[in-house]
Amino acid sequence: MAIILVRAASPGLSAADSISHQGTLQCSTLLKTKRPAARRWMPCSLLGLHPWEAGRPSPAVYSSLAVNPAGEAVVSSEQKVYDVVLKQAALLKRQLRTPVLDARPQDMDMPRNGLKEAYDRCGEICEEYAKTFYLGTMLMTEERRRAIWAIYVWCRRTDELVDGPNANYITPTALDRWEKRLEDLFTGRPYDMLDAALSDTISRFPIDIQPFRDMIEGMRSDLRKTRYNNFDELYMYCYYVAGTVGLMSVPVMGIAPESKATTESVYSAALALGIANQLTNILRDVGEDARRGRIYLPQDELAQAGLSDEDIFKGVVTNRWRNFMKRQIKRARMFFEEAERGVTELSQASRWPVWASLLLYRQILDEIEANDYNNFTKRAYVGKGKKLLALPVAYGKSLLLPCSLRNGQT
Ligand SMILES: CC(C)=CCC/C(C)=C/CC/C(C)=C/CC/C(C)=C/[C@@H]1[C@@H](COP(=O)(O)OP(=O)(O)O)[C@]1(C)CC/C=C(\C)CC/C=C(\C)CCC=C(C)C
Ligand SMILES: [Mn+2]
Repeated sequence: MAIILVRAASPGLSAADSISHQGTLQCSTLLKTKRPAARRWMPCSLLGLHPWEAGRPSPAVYSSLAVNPAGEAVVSSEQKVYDVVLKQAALLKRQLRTPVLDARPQDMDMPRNGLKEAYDRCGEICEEYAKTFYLGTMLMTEERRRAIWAIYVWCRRTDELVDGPNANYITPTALDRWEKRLEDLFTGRPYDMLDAALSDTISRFPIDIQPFRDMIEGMRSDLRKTRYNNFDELYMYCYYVAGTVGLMSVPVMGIAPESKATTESVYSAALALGIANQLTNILRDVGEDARRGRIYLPQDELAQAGLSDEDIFKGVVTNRWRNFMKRQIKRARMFFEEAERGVTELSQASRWPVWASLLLYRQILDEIEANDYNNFTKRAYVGKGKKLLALPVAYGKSLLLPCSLRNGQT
């Protein structure tokens, strides 16, 4: 039975969100989930390439090496990220996590309601900061809901370090300290009750530390990088800050026992959902990000469209801008399509919330179109009515047989 020590106050959200009292939490032992050996699965989208832009190949077929203008072999971001996906899938299949860092014996108990209070606080933060995700989690089982809340809060605090009120004071050293805290909570030594909820979550689900480390790397990137030369660079950033969320979430969402999908393919779909969400987020926030001096859109694609940073700072919707945005939206939708094939492979109890989250976030793209691509001064959002309408649609989709069964693929 692992016990964890709760220590000092913590950065991130408001001071009220961190507690300074000492305390420990009782953690249950790691739950083991059994599933049949993964069988061969070719996702529908992998049966035929759907090229976009410069003909993006699907992971299973792209060459692992590309060549840069200087003729040097370079490994694409997609290949680097796919290697992470393969590792995460292998860990989940073996139900192992990377060796736990030097776990130390803990010597205190925290009242059981301390853990409940910790998770409840996570739920309040999730509800306050992300109503769409919170709505999705309300469709989950209690244990999964709490686990996603704990993951959400850690992700939000991590994002707030570079996007929040104290962002101007954050330094790479502070991010290093945040990573050290992450290692501590992964070894059952959280600093506050919000970390303690995640500590408890990783003791219940086979979640690996790597995606969390990579999200912190994404925040380091935000500290030093305000332009992206091409989609390869942007893809890596989207992996860091959002694809990682997908990888964190799969062990909690669970894969349906009847699924014939390979674990790798489900992780690829989770990654795709994160990438799709982040691309959508970037397209939604063009004006807002530009006012903070950040342009995430690939510089080479802007130039090919006859556009420049100045056009973005000017914020005038021209036909060049409309055509550029149409291609960007098309690419984001292709990542949503890739994600859709994986949602059907999740455990039944997780499909509805993930479908709901996917449909709602994707609708932001529709709203950008409805705004005539004015994402400079208009923030696209999905109204309450459309949000509620998406729920029964998501529920209907959650009843579909897993794609791997429908295609009779083995
Ligand atoms: C029900 C459900 C999908 C829950 C996931 C909730 C969760 C853990 C979200 C974490 C989000 C977060 C705060 C990440 C930190 C970095 C960041 C801000 C990422 C951007 C999110 C949107 O934030 P927001 O809209 O608040 O943007 P602003 O900060 O206001 O600009 C991102 C766009 C990334 C979000 C990524 C996901 C939600 C990926 C979820 C993927 C899965 C759950 C995998 C599902 C499995 C399969 C097989 C498809
Ligand atoms: Mn944003």
